[in-house]
Amino acid sequence: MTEDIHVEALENVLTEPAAAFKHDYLEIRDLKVVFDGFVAVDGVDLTVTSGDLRFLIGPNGAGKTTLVDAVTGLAPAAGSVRFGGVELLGRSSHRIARSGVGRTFQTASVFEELTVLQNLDIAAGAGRKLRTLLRRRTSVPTEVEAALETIGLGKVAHLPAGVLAHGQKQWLEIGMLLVQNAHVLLLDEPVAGMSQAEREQTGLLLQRIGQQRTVVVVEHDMEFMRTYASSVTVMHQGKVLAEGSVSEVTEDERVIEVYLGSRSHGRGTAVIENGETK
Ligand SMILES: Nc1ncnc2c1ncn2[C@@H]1O[C@H](COP(=O)(O)OP(=O)(O)OP(=O)(O)O)[C@@H](O)[C@H]1O
Repeated sequence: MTEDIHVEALENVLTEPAAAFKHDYLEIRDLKVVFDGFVAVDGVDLTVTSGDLRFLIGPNGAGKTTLVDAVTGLAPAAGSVRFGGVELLGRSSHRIARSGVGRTFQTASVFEELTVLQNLDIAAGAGRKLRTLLRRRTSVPTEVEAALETIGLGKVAHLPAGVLAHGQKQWLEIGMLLVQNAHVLLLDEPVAGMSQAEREQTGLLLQRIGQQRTVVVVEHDMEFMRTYASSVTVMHQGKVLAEGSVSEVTEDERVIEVYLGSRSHGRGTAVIENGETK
């Protein structure tokens, strides 16, 4: 009987590639970032598995972006950041990106004069010559085609990225991470400045991507967080203040006191009525 169960589990892993990624998780231990004596990230432990759409929230200056910078090699840090068992701290940002860890910034950083397709092609084509990348293609590589479909920009593939709507630029950036084969995506305020319709599309996109990849979303939009997060980590003054499901953290008195009860979280107001956080 026991043997039968093991065989079945093994078959599931072999036939379902997504299952294999479950073992690739982001593991942050005792992360510390100090700027000229100021401790911006102070001994953070964080574990995020694939299939878990994790939101990282907290007041301004809590250390959220600095944590993402440290994980992606843009801020000097002490401690440990491992993905798939590989230590990332101490590696250059390029090597970290090649290890499958990608991020977006608060302001989209796509090549505005190049088409959507060219942007994706460049992201996918590390190692190819620039002239080859810019040449109009007769066929679209499979991974680029798949990313175009996932981010829903197939119809505008040949338009310059500069003419895209704000939301579409963010989706293009996410697509660029997908074609780079990023298995960990760290997204810094992806829905800032988006319309309600764009927010909804972004939420659904993140849920789709999050099924097979490890996604961490830094956000101030609490309405967006409530709708799409599968788990939440709250940072305050460089430390993890609370962690759990959306209801666990939104009902946590400490979180209400330092963040949700205040107005320091931008859009998606968290008004407290009858002791309930809305
Ligand atoms: N390069 C730097 N040099 C010095 N201090 C910095 C640097 N980068 C960030 N800080 C400080 O570290 C603290 C954490 O900043 P960080 O941007 O990580 O916060 P945050 O939680 O992302 O805030 P926000 O929600 O406003 O983006 C802040 O006090 C900030 O001023």
